[in-house]
Amino acid sequence: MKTLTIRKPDDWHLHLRDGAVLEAVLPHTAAHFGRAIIMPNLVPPVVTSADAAAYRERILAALPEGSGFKPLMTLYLTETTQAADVESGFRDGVVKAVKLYPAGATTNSQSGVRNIEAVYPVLERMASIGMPLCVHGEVTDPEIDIFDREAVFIERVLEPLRRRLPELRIVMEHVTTKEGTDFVREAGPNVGATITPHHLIINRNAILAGGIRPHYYCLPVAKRESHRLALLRAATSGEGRFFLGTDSAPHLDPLKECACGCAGIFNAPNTLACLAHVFEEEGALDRLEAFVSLNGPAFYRLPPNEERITLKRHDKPVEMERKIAVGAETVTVFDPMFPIHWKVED
Ligand SMILES: NC(=O)N[C@@H](CC(=O)O)C(=O)O
Ligand SMILES: [Zn+2]
Ligand SMILES: [Zn+2]
Repeated sequence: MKTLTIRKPDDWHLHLRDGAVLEAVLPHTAAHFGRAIIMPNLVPPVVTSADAAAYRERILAALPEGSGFKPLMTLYLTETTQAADVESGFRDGVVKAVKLYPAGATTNSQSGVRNIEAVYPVLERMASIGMPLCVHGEVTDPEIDIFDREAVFIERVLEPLRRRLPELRIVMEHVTTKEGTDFVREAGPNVGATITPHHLIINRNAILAGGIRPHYYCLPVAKRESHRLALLRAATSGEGRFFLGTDSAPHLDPLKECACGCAGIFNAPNTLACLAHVFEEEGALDRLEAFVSLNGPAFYRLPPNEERITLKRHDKPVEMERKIAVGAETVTVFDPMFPIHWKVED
């Protein structure tokens, strides 16, 4: 039986939500990950350092007993965000990054940014204190085809932002295109990207295979196969500026399985098992640790976790929970469409 022992991974892009959903999903992340960057797109959003500190307390209170999991908080950037509040949250160590949502680009992004000029004072402050900006990189222009929104965002927003503020540290979240991985490589040491497990596994066909498959719908939407292959090359290359951000994004099943289903894929329970499978198929198991446990902390200027986890490859496929319960409701777990043989040992 094959085993792989690596430093404990971190998740650099995670949605935990709040209340009953938080309680139901958090144990799945806390079981495998040391830390996670917690996305701030609650309703209402986490906009001030005080909001972030309060949300952090709710997360800590929902942790299983004895868990050492550490939530790393982010602030939701709005056109009225105050640079002084951002800086004080960062200096207190509570807030690790600020998240830029173009208004209307994704789930709960209505309070996001319409005019990037309005947030330059905050971005300049962040650049001067070395605080990372996490970016949902899609334009919202309805004229732009949904499959082109990331590539056009790079041209219209990211390239100009890079040129104007080269010292700003930027994470291109859930990169989904070859244009995205090319941009990150060319942009130099201040730009990194998270990659999700699902974008390494599915292409856009999965969403429409024999019918509409809402559990494969997320934003940015999965692209064609050539883009998936570009992501796979980036993730398995060992290159330091690509790291795991699961974008695990739970929505209750009735909110996905309906006429206008929410965007988001819930993958926290099987992320590491899926990634071990993918890296093994690529002959890159020796680079899994860089992707899930080393590159992210290096970019965020944090030490890697000291703890280790062991993944075991079982000869027979491992049974996985297909849905988790949230009260009387359920949330469906990402189905990679291949049998899973890997399992994180307890
Ligand atoms: N990825 C998604 O499809 N959804 C995320 C928002 C986001 O990360 O864009 C969510 O909060 O549900
Ligand atoms: Zn996003
Ligand atoms: Zn997300």
